Amino acid sequence: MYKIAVAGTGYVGLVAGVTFAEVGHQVACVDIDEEKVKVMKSGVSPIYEEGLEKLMQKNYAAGKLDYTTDYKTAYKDVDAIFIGVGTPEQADGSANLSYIATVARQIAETIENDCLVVVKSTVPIGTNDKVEQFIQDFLVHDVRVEVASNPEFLAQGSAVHDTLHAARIIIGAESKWAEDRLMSIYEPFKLPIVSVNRRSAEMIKYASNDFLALKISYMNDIANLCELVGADVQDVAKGMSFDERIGSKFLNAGIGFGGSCFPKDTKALENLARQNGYDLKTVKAAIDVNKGQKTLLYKKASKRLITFSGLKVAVLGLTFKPGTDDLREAASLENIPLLLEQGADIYAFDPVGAKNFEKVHPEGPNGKGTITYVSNVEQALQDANVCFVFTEWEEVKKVTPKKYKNLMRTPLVYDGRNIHDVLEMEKAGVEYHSVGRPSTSLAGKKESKNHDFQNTRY
Ligand SMILES: NC(=O)c1ccc[n+]([C@@H]2O[C@H](COP(=O)([O-])OP(=O)(O)OC[C@H]3O[C@@H](n4cnc5c(N)ncnc54)[C@H](O)[C@@H]3O)[C@@H](O)[C@H]2O)c1
Ligand SMILES: O=c1ccn([C@@H]2O[C@H](COP(=O)(O)OP(=O)(O)O[C@H]3O[C@H](CO)[C@@H](O)[C@H](O)[C@H]3O)[C@@H](O)[C@H]2O)c(=O)[nH]1
Repeated sequence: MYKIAVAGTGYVGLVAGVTFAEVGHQVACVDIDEEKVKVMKSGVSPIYEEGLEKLMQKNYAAGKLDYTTDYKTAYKDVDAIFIGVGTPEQADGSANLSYIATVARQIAETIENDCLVVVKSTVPIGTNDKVEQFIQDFLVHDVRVEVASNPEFLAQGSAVHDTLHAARIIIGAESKWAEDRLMSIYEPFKLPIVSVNRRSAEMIKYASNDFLALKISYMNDIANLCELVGADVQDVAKGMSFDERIGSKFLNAGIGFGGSCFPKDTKALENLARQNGYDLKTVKAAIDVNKGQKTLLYKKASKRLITFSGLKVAVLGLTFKPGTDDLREAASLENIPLLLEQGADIYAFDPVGAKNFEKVHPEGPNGKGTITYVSNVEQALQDANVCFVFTEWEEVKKVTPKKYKNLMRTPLVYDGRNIHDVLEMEKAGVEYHSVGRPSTSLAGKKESKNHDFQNTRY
């Protein structure tokens, strides 16, 4: 059992802290946000993540987990401090490392024991060399301190599961002491560990995220071409997925990738390459394709309709993906202001994201348009002139073609996540637009007996 402190209780820090406690360590989770700490102490998770609240309550009650703003007490005599604070995007695309620097300074001024500092946050290659030097420069007590890199790969919406069943733990250490300590902290997880040097560990995180982003942008590029030449990108993805070298995941075309990671991590690596005099063309292309993809359906709908002014627009899904209440870089954030600007009356449904959306968009810009948050898809669709699907929540996937047809004033649907069957929608009399899947007449598609095949997402 190790005594551990975790700096930052966002998606990464909180889930790390809670799962460390779950496997037997003694954990103090530190955050600067007093309100958050109060909420966590009361047994409530500040973020929506399946299974997290239960583990928080269990380990807090067992005395293995605590929350505090008092970093001095929390860091003073622990074996390891994990840093999980944000590294958000700056105007030029580079990562903002000021939160990391603040924690590093706090650690240097506080620790009274030999301590391993472990950076879980996503940081540009070489950052942890500087963090170690920075801590040593400001160190108050004569103790051994080293910095290791341990990037995090959890996805939001499945954060607890991803942590307890991670495909691999990446350890980037520069000494045997640091490597051994980190390995034995992770020993109870019984997961594959890949131990490399610190800079390689930092690069593994960016290279992995950017590869996945590239995969999505590639499929979106192919989808846009599919539409022009009468092919169906979902069938194309299905056909590709049988090749084990390609795999079946992250081939879903749609209105682009959002979230707190892919958009910023593609830009940060591209920026780092540029600073090193290298033109990272593939990642640049992924960023570029994604930019165009986000408002693709809005642009299509704008061409199809004279105006959105005075139209009832149903919006299904606000978050950047299902399973989370996070809105960072969500397609809704780009499209809804455009619709409001045009004077649309939006009825938005999202099972968990509406509250957060309301905080950032209390009303339409310049008093144009309106936005009403409703508690089910039926309320959003009732008498709507047009519907946009931005997030593939289960509740949205379950909407039948008949429901669109019967509830909407004019059954015109723009599906940014390709969740419905083209043929079924058209048969029900819905005018259905998705991404990379032309209408059945254009594709010349015959009714397929194998509907499971068509509905499977890859
Ligand atoms: N969100 C993800 O799914 C995910 C997955 C893998 C990696 N990452 C990376 O992990 C890092 C954190 O991401 P996140 O989404 O968890 O961030 P977040 O914004 O959700 O949480 C960061 C937390 O740190 C706190 N904080 C700021 N300064 C602090 C300080 N001095 N001491 C203690 N707490 C402080 C903030 O109050 C906040 O609660 C980023 O680098 C991100 O790229 C995120
Ligand atoms: O085939 C696909 C898969 C995903 N997406 C979109 O891509 C974005 C990101 O999705 P996902 O990767 O599932 O969510 P994140 O929680 O952002 O997780 C990513 O970013 C994290 C932060 O770095 C990493 O730890 C994870 O491994 C990595 O999957 C979302 O907008 C999805 O809609 C697609 O458009 N098509």
